[in-house]
Amino acid sequence: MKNLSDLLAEGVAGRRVLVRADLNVPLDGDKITDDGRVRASVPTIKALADAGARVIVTAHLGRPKGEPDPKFSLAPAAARLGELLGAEVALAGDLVGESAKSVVAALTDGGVVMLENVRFDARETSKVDAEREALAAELATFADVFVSDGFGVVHRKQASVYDVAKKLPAYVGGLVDAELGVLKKLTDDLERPYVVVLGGAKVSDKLGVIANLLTKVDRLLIGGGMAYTFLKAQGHEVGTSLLQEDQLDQVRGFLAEAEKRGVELVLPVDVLVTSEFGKPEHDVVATDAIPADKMGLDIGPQSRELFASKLADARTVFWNGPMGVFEIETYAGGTRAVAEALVKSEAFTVVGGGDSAAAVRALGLPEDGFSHISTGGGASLEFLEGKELPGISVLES
Ligand SMILES: Nc1ncnc2c1ncn2[C@@H]1O[C@H](COP(=O)(O)OP(=O)(O)OP(=O)(O)O)[C@@H](O)[C@H]1O
Ligand SMILES: O=C(O)[C@H](O)COP(=O)(O)O
Repeated sequence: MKNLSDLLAEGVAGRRVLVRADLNVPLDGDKITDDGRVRASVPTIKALADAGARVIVTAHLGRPKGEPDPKFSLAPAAARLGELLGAEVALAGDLVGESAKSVVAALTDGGVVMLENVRFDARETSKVDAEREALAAELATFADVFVSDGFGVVHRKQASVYDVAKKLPAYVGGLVDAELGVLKKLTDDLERPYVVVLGGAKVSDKLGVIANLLTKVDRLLIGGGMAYTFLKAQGHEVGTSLLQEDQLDQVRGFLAEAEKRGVELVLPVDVLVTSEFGKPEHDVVATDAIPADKMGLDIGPQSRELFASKLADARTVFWNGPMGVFEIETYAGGTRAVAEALVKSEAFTVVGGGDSAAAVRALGLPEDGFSHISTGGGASLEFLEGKELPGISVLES
């Protein structure tokens, strides 16, 4: 796999370099609430621009429905990237249309431009190879080489991550290289007890990794939106909480498998429930007493203590997914408890995921209190599973 240093050594002055970054940042309206992913993308882009490349950044934001939607514009990310680079980053009004063509044509050596949200084109995430390849071919016309630097998205077989790497000479970017280097420590002779903490909201995406994690971990702590499918599988009512009804059987299988393997699977014993998403008024209830008309938005005080105690003797910890809706102060306590337990811990601790990393910063915890804060949530989980990451294997082939 050729990397950024190889590309810089070959020389990039005057060459057009398409960089796939992960700029999927949390927003409040058009304000970025955590710019971690933008900051993480700067070193590679800056190194290329400083070496005289003409840099074209492509990225996604959120999950728009395959057509332009101003709510998901990359404008805030382009503006922030410009601030961090100290130079304007022009944002094309489209992805591969007339605006993109003229913005790219106007690029000068050392300049950086950005294409609009790549998921505004339905072909980006299409399951039909030919559709993705067609978009990749259009993106490839803009550049001479491709640099894959969006670590958070390398687990997606998408046009701007996977297919485009087959259309241009492709290199792994500095961020992806560094992330892979650190995460390897979690797959090669790690110290035990090894504890994984899972939470968050992308439940259907991430349930899949559990089968494999059960073969590797000593303890699995499950909170956040992920917990309710487990609680339901154990026979508890979960009210209107986030639930993956169609995966209940699979989850029952995980519970049985954990028992068989002697993996300690720890679920919340109490939760904060409310009647409407985000409403601060709440009750604390035991997980076997969730009212039918209430939803759980954070793990409760007893669960926080329980989770912290299960982290205390860990030697290696990987954490993805907040324990609750941490964006609302009332429901941030569970996430804070887990984060604080990790900061206190002597273990090798890795936090992964856009929102998980944002939570650590939003709660004011020191970033150096963790061994590594990864920009990828789903991506790092799939890496830990030992699964092939399409965005990486395509660079190796
Ligand atoms: N009980 C819950 N109900 C609903 N949403 C929840 C709950 N607990 C946490 N969340 C939400 O989960 C979201 C984060 O989940 P997500 O799985 O996207 O994590 P992540 O760290 O961003 O990982 P990735 O990088 O893979 O997206 C937060 O916005 C948080 O509010
Ligand atoms: O937030 C993430 O995990 C990445 O940006 C990937 O986003 P996705 O889960 O919508 O593909």
